[in-house]
Amino acid sequence: MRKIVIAGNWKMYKTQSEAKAFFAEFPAQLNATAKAASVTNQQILICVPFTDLAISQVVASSVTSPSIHIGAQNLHWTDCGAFTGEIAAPMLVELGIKFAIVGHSERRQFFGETDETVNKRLKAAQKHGITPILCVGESKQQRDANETEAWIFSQLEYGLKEVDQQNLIIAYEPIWAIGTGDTCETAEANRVIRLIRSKLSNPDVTIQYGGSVKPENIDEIMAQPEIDGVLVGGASLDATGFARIVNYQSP
Ligand SMILES: O=C(CO)COP(=O)(O)O
Repeated sequence: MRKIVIAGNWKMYKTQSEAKAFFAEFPAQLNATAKAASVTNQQILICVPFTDLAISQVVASSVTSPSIHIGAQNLHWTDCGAFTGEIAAPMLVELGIKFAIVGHSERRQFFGETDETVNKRLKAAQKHGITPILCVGESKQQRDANETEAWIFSQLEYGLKEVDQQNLIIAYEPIWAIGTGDTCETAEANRVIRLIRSKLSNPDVTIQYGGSVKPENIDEIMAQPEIDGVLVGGASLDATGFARIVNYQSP
């Protein structure tokens, strides 16, 4: 059975004190409607900057109803070494972190991430029991040139080489919909996600949509049958708004 995963990606936002302030407010906001507690198949995850991981993990693990998981936004493929500025899986494991985003389009665009390095990072996460969230998605130019499917299939083919599909989440994030307020039509996101699923050997992989998800559009997004959750950037920074996203209303 496919799990629903509602995830936040804080990107490079929130100092430790700002993270603490968020977690002081978020559980009460979540419980204001108490929907999440009654949905047993749903996980809540927030991927925070490295400097917020320890404090967020401590605060989140004290919240049990519903549980809030904390994730990283990247990890290196070796267990340790001379890789200035990187973080290794054992460092995350020691903090109790069980999720990490891998291959976000901002990593691919600004930090030279390739399908090959993405593939290595996915395998390193899994080797240490961390569930990676593999991000795929096309640019505006690729969409306009009708290259969406070929591009995403190639990201999957190379990214997923020898990757265990039993411990994996995929996020479909069209690059042109990220941070633009320009959400992908929900039916179109549903169509692309169905195509992604057709390329997987495990039909139960959770596949999220990401790109300008907001409290105003979450209900429509989650009403789509192929969409198993969301990866939320900007709107996950606000405790009230993100709680509304987590407590989306099913049709
Ligand atoms: O990149 C994203 C999540 O990983 C999406 O960001 P926005 O929700 O800000 O568009």
